[in-house]
Amino acid sequence: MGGLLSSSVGVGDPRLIAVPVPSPPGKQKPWPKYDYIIVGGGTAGCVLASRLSEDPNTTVLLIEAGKNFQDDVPTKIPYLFANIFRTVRDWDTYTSPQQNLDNRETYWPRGKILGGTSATGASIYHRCSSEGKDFDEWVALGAEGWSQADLNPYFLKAENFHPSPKHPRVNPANHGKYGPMQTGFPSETAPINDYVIEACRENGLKSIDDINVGGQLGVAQLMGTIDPHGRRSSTGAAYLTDEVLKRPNLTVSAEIMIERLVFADTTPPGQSPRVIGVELRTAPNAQLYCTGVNREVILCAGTVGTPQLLMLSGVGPEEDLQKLNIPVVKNLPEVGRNVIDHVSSGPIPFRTKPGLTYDFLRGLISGTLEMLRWRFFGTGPYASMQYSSTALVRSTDTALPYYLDGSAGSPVNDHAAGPGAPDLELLWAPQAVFGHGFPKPSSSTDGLTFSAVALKPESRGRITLKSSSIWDTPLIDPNYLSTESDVNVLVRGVRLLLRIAHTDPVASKLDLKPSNIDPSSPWWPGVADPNRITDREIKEMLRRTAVPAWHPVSSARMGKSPDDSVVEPSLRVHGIAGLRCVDASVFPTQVSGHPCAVVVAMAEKAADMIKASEASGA
Ligand SMILES: Cc1cc2nc3c(=O)[nH]c(=O)nc-3n(C[C@H](O)[C@H](O)[C@H](O)COP(=O)(O)OP(=O)(O)OC[C@H]3O[C@@H](n4cnc5c(N)ncnc54)[C@H](O)[C@@H]3O)c2cc1C
Repeated sequence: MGGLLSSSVGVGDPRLIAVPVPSPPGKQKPWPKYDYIIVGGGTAGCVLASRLSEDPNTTVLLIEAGKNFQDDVPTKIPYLFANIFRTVRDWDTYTSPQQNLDNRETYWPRGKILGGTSATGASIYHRCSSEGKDFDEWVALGAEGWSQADLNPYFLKAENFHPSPKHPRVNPANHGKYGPMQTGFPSETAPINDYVIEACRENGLKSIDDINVGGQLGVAQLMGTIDPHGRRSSTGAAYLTDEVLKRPNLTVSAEIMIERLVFADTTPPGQSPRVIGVELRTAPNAQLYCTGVNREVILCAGTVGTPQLLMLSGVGPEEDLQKLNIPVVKNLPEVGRNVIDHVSSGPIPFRTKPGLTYDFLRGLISGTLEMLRWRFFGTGPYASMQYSSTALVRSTDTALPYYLDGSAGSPVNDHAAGPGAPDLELLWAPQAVFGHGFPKPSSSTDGLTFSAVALKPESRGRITLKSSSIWDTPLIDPNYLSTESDVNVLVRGVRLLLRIAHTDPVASKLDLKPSNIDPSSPWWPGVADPNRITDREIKEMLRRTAVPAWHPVSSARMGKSPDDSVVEPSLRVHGIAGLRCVDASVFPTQVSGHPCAVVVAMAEKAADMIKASEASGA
């Protein structure tokens, strides 16, 4: 590792932000001190670094384990997010064997780069709340102050929306204009997309003009976090601009791993243990360094990294920590528990007639020409999102064609956040996708790939330490499809997507060979007859094909009591002084959509809360 990016220091070396420990006898220097240390320069961390350093009298240190974002072309191309999988910009982690998915260890991507997963994700901009219901659920779970009305100003503050002449019915007044995150519609979508939207309507879905405002049930084109030049607007790019990085009170360090929090040696009676700094290193066996904090350490290391760091620092379930000989600072049983992830059916591809999809990008010449178009004009397929539209539905909607004729279908429990809120999403990409993007289809294959995603699953998982080292990935067990209802929600989703694909105008654009081909073929069940394939066949397929839908949350969830949560509504860790968590790990429960914009709004609000408590001396 190594490499330091610093506006205030300017050169790369952890010695410039920290001191080695232990130091040679008699040479122990005092630790440098920052008012705030932000751990994890990801989606939330970059927002906080930028906002907290707006006050020139406040010193801020942001430390990221991954690389710098500047000049990194692959993370600027919205369409190619899957090309980032398993590269140096990704933690390249896997779940533990999932017993309901044929014991598969499923790939679990997460960004390891300044900007975090906002720099590596699919760039869908979604505020999630269906008429506020997602956040009503948060408040009901004890997250006082986190209602839709509380968050709305921060969605707007974060956003710089660029209206599109192709979407005249989207009212710019519902969007932010002066924020750092660039949002808008892609300049083009693949021709097949309009046919799918029309087929959705034929199946009873209504058209939605703006998925981020009001009711959401229906089919809509998605907005992206994409700037007017067709580049991905990650929080790294949006919030850590050159101007922000020039602030003398902001220090940003990349490629440095925080290993542990450091607590004060003694805790006065009646007070909570206080965080006084962090330990850091650039490689597993490299020199250990420490740096100190005046006010707060803010953990923004994500749904895996935040509970991992808490537990390694002695904050977590006592019995788990003791097994690894980690001294217990605070017994907080909920750390790492309650992980909720969206789960996907996995890609369901359909062979498509030529000229309607973006498969041609795999051709050397056509791909290169489109890359030049993106590079010089910021337009074309590469400036688009892979999932440019969505269908958000309720699995309990009796008007939608979920069942075999004459059947009541397999039962589901209704966990949607409210009557107008979805619990199921259909997404489609204008290209052939097999597995989790692997293996790659041949260059002559044209495809349209659907997936169904369960948005409000019952399954709850866990993050547990494997060892007492930050360099060992913890055990990630999302416990996918652990209830029959979760499986049945996806069964309904798969049958609905089959029906849509088999409906004109899209059906005539596909190569729907007669059914009953081998279920081990990647084209099955796309070619299966939606009026004949049984629920049982779909369930068997899901065990083989279901994959994470990349939205894990709630491993350090917010609530009122340490009995059922990890952080207070102020985002302070229960019973610890000088420590907050701000990232997807603190969501009280799952949202019914794509969470990145919610993480950004949450970080914006957290910055204001931290500034306010600083001003009041609280
Ligand atoms: C493939 C994929 C596609 C997605 N697409 C979308 C989408 O289109 N729209 C959407 O809304 N959501 C999407 N998401 C989800 C969304 O991106 C995440 O929910 C969100 O970005 C999480 O933000 P965060 O701040 O919690 O974590 P992150 O952004 O992951 O940030 C955590 C940061 O902490 C760093 N870190 C961790 N441990 C340490 C340590 N010990 N020391 C120093 N640094 C550390 C990490 O490197 C990382 O940069 C996608 C997710 C994935 C994986």
